[in-house]
Amino acid sequence: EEQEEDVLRELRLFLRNVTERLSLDRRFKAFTRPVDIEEVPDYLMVIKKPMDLSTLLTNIDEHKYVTVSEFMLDADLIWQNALEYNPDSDPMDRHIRHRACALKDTVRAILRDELDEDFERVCEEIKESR
Ligand SMILES: Cc1noc(C)c1-c1cc(NS(=O)(=O)c2ccccc2)cc(C(=O)O)c1
Repeated sequence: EEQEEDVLRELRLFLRNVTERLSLDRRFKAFTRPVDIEEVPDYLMVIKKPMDLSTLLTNIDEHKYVTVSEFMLDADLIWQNALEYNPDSDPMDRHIRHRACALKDTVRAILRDELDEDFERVCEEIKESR
């Protein structure tokens, strides 16, 4: 009903705000767009579920997420994919892994500081009721 739509609208505003802040952080530039298959031809042979910050925003706008947990599953794909595709000891791999770990820690810190657990519980109840 209307109250549920109010909650989900607030969820989308919160998730957009978090995602846009991440996209503005220069450390996360490589995570702002899908990995370019022209630049990285074997990427889709290794990574089965690509994800990036612009795709997160599109998913939010398409009402894909009813809870923060669902959003987190996709947000976590971004850094998990980067760790999986860039495992080597060479400086380039290490550099992207450092940024992937910074992305993981930054998302968790934002949600710990800014997400009200009662709000997420209401979202979970809406999800269960559908
Ligand atoms: C992400 C990612 N996962 O595996 C790899 C490898 C990367 C990755 C891919 C690219 N090149 S790209 O053309 O696909 C691109 C440029 C700008 C934004 C988004 C993608 C650059 C870098 C980088 O560190 O600069 C990293």
